[in-house]
Amino acid sequence: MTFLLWIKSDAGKERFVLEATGLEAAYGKQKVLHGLSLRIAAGRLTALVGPNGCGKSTFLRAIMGFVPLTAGQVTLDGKPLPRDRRALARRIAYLPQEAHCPDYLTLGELVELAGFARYATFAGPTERDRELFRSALRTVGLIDLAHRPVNSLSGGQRQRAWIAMVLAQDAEIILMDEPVNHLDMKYQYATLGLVQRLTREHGKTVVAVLHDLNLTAAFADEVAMLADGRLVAHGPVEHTVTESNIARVFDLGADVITHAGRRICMPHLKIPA
Ligand SMILES: Nc1ncnc2c1ncn2[C@@H]1O[C@H](COP(=O)(O)OP(=O)(O)OP(=O)(O)O)[C@@H](O)[C@H]1O
Repeated sequence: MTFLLWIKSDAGKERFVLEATGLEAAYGKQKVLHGLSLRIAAGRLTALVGPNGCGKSTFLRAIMGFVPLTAGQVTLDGKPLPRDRRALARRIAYLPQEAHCPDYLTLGELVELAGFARYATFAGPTERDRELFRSALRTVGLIDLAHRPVNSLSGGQRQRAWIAMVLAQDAEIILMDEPVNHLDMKYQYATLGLVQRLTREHGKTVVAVLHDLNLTAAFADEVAMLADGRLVAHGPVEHTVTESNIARVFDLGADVITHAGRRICMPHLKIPA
């Protein structure tokens, strides 16, 4: 009996794969993160939302070690993050808000770069890697454009190319900074649907910066709301995407209704005097 109870309680226990504790970071004299603490649940899609300039990108960059911390720490499975970039890339894939690549690089070559952390020294991609690249391109609907230079693609196609690169990296944790920027409505839903499947069917952990609260409510398991470099609310959609939080975080009046089981936010339209 005790044994069965033990199994049950352990199975219900949440695993926090990434933990940020008391993060402080600054650009020169401008302090941007003010003691931000956030635990990221494994196998979930956590949406990071908040007003422009509140520190969402800085938080992701701080996790990747691109922004030095003046206080606090980030742990991965309870241990400090690997210092070695290849070791880090095997665990965490990161898609920045604005990604750039050299003019000559084709889409196929871009996606191949994603495997670098897995290749043995002086070795190229294996057949499994190549299948992963093709599958990533098929997933984002760009397999027929693999020969095209990335910089010849439209804004939305390019965004999907970067998403394919992140998928091809095959890391267990994926950090995405505004992944559905530039995408038309179909690909916004398709991309976040895909991200949701990655978490539910493949156990990936995803943290995505999103601006659209309706997309957030449709796809996120957890929502972390930031304001002024601090965590203001964190939890499932029904506890976070609320009229009072929208007012508090975005300084915006809105009605939040439930339609066909989904939360929908309708900001109040103010007619300028
Ligand atoms: N490289 C940088 N050098 C100096 N200041 C920066 C730099 N990057 C960001 N900042 C500043 O830090 C603050 C937080 O920026 P950050 O990009 O983290 O915000 P964000 O929440 O991601 O915003 P957005 O929603 O507009 O993308 C902003 O005031 C921004 O101007």
